[in-house]
Amino acid sequence: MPENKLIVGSEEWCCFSSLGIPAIKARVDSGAKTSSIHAFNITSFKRAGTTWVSFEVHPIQKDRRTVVRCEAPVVDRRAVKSSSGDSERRYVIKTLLSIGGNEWEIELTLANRDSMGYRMLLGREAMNGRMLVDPEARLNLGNFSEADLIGYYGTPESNQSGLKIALLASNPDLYSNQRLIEAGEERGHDMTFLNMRYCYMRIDATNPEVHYRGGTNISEFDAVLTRIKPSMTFYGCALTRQFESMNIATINSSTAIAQSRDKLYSLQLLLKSGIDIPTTGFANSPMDTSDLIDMVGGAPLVVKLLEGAQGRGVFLAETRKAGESVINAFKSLHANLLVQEFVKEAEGKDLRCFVIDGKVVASIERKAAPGEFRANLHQGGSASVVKITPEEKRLAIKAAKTLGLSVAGVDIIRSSKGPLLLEVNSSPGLEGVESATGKDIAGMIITSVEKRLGWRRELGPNPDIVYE
Ligand SMILES: Nc1ncnc2c1ncn2[C@@H]1O[C@H](COP(=O)(O)OP(=O)(O)OP(=O)(O)O)[C@@H](O)[C@H]1O
Ligand SMILES: [Mg+2]
Ligand SMILES: [Mg+2]
Repeated sequence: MPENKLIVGSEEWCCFSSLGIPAIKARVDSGAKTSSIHAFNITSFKRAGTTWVSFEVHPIQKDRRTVVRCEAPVVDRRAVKSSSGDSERRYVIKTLLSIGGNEWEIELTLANRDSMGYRMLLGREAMNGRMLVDPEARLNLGNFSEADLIGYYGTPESNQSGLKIALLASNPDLYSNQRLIEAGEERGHDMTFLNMRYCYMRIDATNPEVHYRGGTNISEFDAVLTRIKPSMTFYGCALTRQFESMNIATINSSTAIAQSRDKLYSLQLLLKSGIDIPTTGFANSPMDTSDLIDMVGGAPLVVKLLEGAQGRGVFLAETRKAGESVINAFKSLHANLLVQEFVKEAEGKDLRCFVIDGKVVASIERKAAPGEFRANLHQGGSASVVKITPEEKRLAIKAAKTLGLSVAGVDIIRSSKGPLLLEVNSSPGLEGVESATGKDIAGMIITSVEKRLGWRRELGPNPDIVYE
């Protein structure tokens, strides 16, 4: 038995003095190769020619108000398989670990989730040659009391309180909604999920209010994040407008959501600002079907219901005959539709560019399932990270700006004539883009709210701490 090795239990306290973290409890996990720490608000930057990363950590379990901002040089960006099987690119840093009176340098990946409720995992690479695990034991190397932790980090209550942010949506279990709540809480905000169906309002010039099921007045928010599903557009926009009339910041604005939800109107607005789209026709009378098809260059052509989403209202008519029947069938149901030139050369692929405050923060390429031309993830499409051209970037930014959306999912199709705009979504889903890119898009949306309200967190390690 090597006498110079530390015997550790299943969980131990670690100290990272160069990160400003005097105490963080790690799950000892020899099944994991590398060690990881749960980090958020991650941004990379250059310092003296090298790449650094700045990130935040909640050092204490189950406490999201205590935050430490850390900086470290980046040693790598590595693809990591997440539990869902998707691969994510994560930053890797090197930092000095102090544990049980010993110190050595270890690699830490910045993970975007905590693992089994622990803020960090100590993997076998960090333990090699230095530690032995006694799985029956825990806190073999000592423990910190609550008072010790308060001495290091202050009380959760003494830490600056956040904004009051509402998420106005329909389904609290959706990935995107869960992530927004999580990202807001991580940054210390008070997050409330509002089911828009349970909201009702008093339309009043001097004292407008919104009430919630049971009669509670819910007019006290700093900001409202809106995630409106297509079938709730009308009521969702009315509620958003009501919050706006109460001087509450909204993401996105009611006007922007309303106009982007109207496919035809938004295409007209986009064309007016010089954005190219596939040739598109729109008509109301069944008499004109044939000429309508000629207008977009004949078959094959795409037919879209104006009130569709996730690819459900989009059809490909391979022949003129098929096109005529689809169009006439929809017209007899009095559905509004548009017809569009089929961009065959895109080969079932399209780009989803995620725009926040006039910047493309992430882009993915979506590829349709075999035998399918719609690239929507809900239609079985798959997503991968893609590098977009400067022209595509400009197009995405301009489209979001034209429709007045501060958060937008801009869909672009690559045609032989160059990139063409397909549509702009005001409540773009986060799951596909976050899992393909590993980026904390929900966090970026919260940061955008903070910026809009001029809110800044006071951060930094406690200057009185002496690291031992
Ligand atoms: N003119 C076209 N030519 C070729 N493919 C197209 C065309 N229009 C749409 N598609 C494919 O069909 C998919 C769905 O179309 P579109 O984005 O217009 O509809 P949607 O139902 O609003 O989808 P979303 O869920 O993005 O709101 C696109 O992502 C693209 O892959
Ligand atoms: Mg859409
Ligand atoms: Mg789309």
